Amino acid sequence: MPTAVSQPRTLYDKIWDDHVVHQQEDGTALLYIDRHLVHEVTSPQAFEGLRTAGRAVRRPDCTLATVDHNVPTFSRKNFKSVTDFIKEPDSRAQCEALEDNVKEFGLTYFGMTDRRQGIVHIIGPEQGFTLPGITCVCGDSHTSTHGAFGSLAFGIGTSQVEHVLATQTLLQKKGMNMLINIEGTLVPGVNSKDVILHVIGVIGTAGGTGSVIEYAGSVVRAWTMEERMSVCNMSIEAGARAGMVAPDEITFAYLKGRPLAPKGEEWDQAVEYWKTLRTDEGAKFDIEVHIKAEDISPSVTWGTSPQDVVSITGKVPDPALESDPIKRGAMEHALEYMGLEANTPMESITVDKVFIGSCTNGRIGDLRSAANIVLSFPPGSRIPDHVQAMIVPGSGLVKQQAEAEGLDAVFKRAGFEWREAGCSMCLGMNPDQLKPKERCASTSNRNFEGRQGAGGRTHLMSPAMAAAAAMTGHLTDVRKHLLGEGEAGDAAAQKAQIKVTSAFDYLTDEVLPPPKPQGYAGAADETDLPANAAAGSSAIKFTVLRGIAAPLSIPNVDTDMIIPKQFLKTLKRTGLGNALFWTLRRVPGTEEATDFILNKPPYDKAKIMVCTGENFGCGSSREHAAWSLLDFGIAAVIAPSFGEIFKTNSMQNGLLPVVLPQSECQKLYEDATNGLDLEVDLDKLEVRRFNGEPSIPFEVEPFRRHCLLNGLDDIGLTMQKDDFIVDFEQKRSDLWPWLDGFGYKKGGGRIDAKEVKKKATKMDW
Ligand SMILES: CC(C)[C@H](C(=O)O)[C@@H](O)C(=O)O
Ligand code: SF4
Repeated sequence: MPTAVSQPRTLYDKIWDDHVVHQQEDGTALLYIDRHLVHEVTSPQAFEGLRTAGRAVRRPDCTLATVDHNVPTFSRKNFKSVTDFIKEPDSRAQCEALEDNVKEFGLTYFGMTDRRQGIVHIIGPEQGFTLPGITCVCGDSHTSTHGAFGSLAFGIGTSQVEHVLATQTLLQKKGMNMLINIEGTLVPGVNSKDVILHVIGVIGTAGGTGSVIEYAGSVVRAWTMEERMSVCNMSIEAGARAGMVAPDEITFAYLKGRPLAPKGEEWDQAVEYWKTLRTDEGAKFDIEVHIKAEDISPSVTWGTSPQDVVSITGKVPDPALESDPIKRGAMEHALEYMGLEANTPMESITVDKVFIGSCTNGRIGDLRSAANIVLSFPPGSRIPDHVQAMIVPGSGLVKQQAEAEGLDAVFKRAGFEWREAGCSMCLGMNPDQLKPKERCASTSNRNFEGRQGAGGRTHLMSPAMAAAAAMTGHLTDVRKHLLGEGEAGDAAAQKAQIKVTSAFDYLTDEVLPPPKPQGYAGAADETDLPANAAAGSSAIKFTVLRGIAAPLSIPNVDTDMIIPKQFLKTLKRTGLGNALFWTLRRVPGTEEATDFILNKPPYDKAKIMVCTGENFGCGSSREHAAWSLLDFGIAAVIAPSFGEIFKTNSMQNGLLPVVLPQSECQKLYEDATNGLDLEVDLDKLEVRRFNGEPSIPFEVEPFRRHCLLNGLDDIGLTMQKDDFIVDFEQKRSDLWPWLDGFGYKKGGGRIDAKEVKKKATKMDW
């Protein structure tokens, strides 16, 4: 709601203020959530929680579900049903479970025969489900993508998914305001992916920790919505909670006419409001970063963290020049994993595979820019025989649009594979995976070890750079392959008889066939969850924990490392202890135990983990990381800093993240290495040592500490605030009527929010 605050505010401040349902004295706020996207990986346990507690989905009109991570991307010509089509049993079970859940809870769902199916972060904006000024969440870290519209959009874990489904709210502490201002003119051949890689290279993967980033400056203002989305998407790789861009005429033009965007008078009313969503003159940011556009060249990663960025004209960095021993160790390890020698020119690195797609770069503009590079090669040019390259449109509608423009023909003629929509090789939860040691030029967002397949080696880059790598067989400076003056853009399109159609051609109701029946085949047996896992995991206590601590000195321990993708296909919260740090604990192929610390006594019985490296738990929102630590027996992790979503997920499950300065972590690391117990006391807020040294104090947010000490369940607490939520919903309907599911019903009728709450019925789009 508009408040009486008169001080200048940032865009983040404004959206935050407009969504506070209730605020506690310690600053913890109950935030209303306008839009909730759901996919098959992070939702089964949440739906099961609702089922067990007998709860409905509060706002089906604000919830949209699709399948993306597990779906195979080969032709669906012979698709009959998910059960028949998805061969891998666990992937199939997750997709079936979602189909089961959307029916049971009455949610709108884009299944595999629906052209609107695709990666959650592509379909939300495409449909106009994502709008300026909203709060938007999804059980997925790249929800930050939607911030490109001037919304507060962030990833959450499964417990929070359940919380939003049940209450349409979340308990949140406000973050810091961070400005990334990019001024100047980008060099031809440099696009928004290069910019965000460059930014992460500058500020690091923990640079945005605790902050919401606003991207501003002349470069950002000139970008299309798609370019803005690619940048906001990777805010999570910079450690930030969210990224955003103030909405402007480019935003409004993108949204106008989208199926779920407001219409008629409400469109005008919405635009009036949206125009107020900009940072006021004189508003203060906690952190400011200023980047000169001219400093950015086509960028590419060399290592296994998104911050391992170098210009394509550069060389693989030399660990010997790094003075910090933890960083040097990480660099040496990364080079060994990547099979690279220090000082190798980046352009001499050959590739085996090329992947163009993902929620970062699977949109129509990305495919056009890749096609333009293919067209810059002499007619008849093809990718070298040793390279396999695939184009995976981010949604069925992107695919349809690209085909209408003839882009598929450009790619296929040059030897690329043309696939169906899905997450594909971005994380290989489906058949698209790298083999060990295969090297991939990828337009995705994460280059973590094993991310695209066990032992696979990923180099992140823009779609144009990836297309150039495909055509040449090695990493190459895209500037060598740009079309000449007057040949770029439309001229290139003509050259290949590409018909660049309006982005809206493929969104009107007329071209959308009614969704076919989903061929639903019933729920899998595996949906049965143990009763203790289903009620939501937050009603778990933490008081004092004493035990063996496992020492670790790896920076940026990402959640892919804590638990790799193949273990995310579970429908349960339990039984994941064996999967913990799988890649480090098992020899690839034989699966024999390695000498990793958790395999060695006494650490195989560790109850605590001490990590001296920063940013523990960064990356994906998978709550499975917390579940696997707990299942192994570890209920407290001590580190200098944590990935934000991991931290929240941990607290929700009774796993305590303890933040201590690196010097203190180092002392505890030595205790752990000497086999000494540690004792973590949440009540007294101290870590006790058993070598005669004084205990070390730490801090935890008072509200979270209170919940953990008393075993309080977030959903239960929020349900007690129902009156506040009802009041908020009434005000919301009055002020922003288009958020109540306008356009969801055929004929434009509005769905009555109160009715929706009482009865879970499928919304008619
Ligand atoms: C599966 C999901 C939890 C995960 C995420 O949160 O990012 C995935 O999308 C990823 O990219 O690793
Ligand atoms: S990052 Fe990759 S796996 Fe995650 S949502 Fe995006 S495309 Fe899917």
